[in-house]
Amino acid sequence: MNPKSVEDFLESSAGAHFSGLLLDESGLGKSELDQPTTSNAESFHRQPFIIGVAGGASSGKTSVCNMIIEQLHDQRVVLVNQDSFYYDLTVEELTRVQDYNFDHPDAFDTEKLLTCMENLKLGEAVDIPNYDLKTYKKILPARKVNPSHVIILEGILIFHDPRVRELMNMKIFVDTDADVRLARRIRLDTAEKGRDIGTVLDQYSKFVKPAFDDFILPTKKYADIIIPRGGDNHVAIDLIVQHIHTKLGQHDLCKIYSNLYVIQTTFQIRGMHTIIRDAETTTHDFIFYADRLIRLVVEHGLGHLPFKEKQVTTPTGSVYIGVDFCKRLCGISVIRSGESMENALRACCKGIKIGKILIHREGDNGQQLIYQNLPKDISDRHVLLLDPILGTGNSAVQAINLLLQKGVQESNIIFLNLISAPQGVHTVCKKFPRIKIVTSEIEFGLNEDFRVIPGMGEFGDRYFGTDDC
Ligand SMILES: O=P(O)(O)OC[C@H]1O[C@H](OP(=O)(O)OP(=O)(O)O)[C@H](O)[C@@H]1O
Ligand SMILES: O=c1cc[nH]c(=O)[nH]1
Repeated sequence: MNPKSVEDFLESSAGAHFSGLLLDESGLGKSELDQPTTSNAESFHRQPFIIGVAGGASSGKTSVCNMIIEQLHDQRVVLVNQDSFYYDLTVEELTRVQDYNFDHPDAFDTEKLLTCMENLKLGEAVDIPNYDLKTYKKILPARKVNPSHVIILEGILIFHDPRVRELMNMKIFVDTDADVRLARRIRLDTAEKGRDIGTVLDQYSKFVKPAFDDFILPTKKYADIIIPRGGDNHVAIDLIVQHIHTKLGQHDLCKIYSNLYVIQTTFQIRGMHTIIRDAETTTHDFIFYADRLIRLVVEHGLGHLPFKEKQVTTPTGSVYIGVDFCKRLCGISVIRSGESMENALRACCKGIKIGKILIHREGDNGQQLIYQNLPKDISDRHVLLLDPILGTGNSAVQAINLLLQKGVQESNIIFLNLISAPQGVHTVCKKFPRIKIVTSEIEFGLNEDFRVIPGMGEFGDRYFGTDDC
């Protein structure tokens, strides 16, 4: 444990702000004081990105949704259809089904839809009704939907209720020409559903068109993006997917602190994390995959160094306009876990000077500086501070304070982590708003022993093979 007591920790800004900031960001509106600090960390979950897709019947909403889902293949995406929330028809309504207006807002059980969506937002699995369009009734079993990174809510009137709109992070309106929509509907209802064209046209003029004009078209104004031509509009869909990727890549904390950089995840990166977090992983594999991840973090961190333009002539005699690396830099590792990052830094920056700091975590005030060996001219250098774990942030504060005392400019410090707890991020980013933190994953929080969770246990012991000692 780093701080002397829980009181010390709660006094630190990190502990006091963790719950408030994250929950408020999610729109749940809980105040900081509502939540106990450490248990909050455990209950934190990533908020889903909710996309609403509205538009007239046969406008191509389904194609748009399918294309988005296909392109977001590295994310867990779930599609929720407004049609699933149709009310069951009564016996009386069933006898005159041709007179029932399925395109009216009152045909949908919006309260039920809201409950399902709110639970999904809270990270809970939900049962989505399984509405049968042949019998006009819900049938069992319901569809079990697990919480996901992205939820797409699709339906003709999905923007009608302001409470549903309020849940959405992005609203898309698929705007397809009325003739095209009618032609598609005739084709679908006659060829696939076996209806005669007279019935289709009757229903169109009696319900579909008036509902479009009265209820659907007026919701177009709520859209953030209007897609002409639906699924045929590949350019619009590419742009939407790019935007969603950017948003998903940004952890909530990145929105709060512009000096926090979380490297863009991939299945490879998640796979490496899965191995190093597994308590069963051997020391050999732990080192191998931690090294791979550290290398990525180091490369990413180096990307934040300043550069100068440099032109070279290639073997073809052409000029290549490039950049020259920053020369005045050094690494400082926080003993001992930080030393695991030195090899990656040496492999990337030939001949780089590396200094060391040792901080004892159980001193007078939980943060005692024991040893330092820093380059003499450190104040002229950019410093890559190496420590794979950012927990409470107390060790980092101690290390950064020492660098500042030695004359290093705050904006010249890049702090490289493998994993970072939100508490540590708050502490460091608030106290040192000009340093940069580069990390590969943000954790849920800290447990009552101030260990990072889910974390990977004692990094130093696992990396240096001292976990059996
Ligand atoms: O943010 P904090 O709460 O201060 O915790 C982070 C510190 O804990 C780890 O070191 P540890 O004390 O486990 O020592 P080790 O590297 O020698 O194993 C880590 O390498 C950090 O230096
Ligand atoms: O979870 C933690 C916290 C500090 N240091 C570690 O190695 N792990």
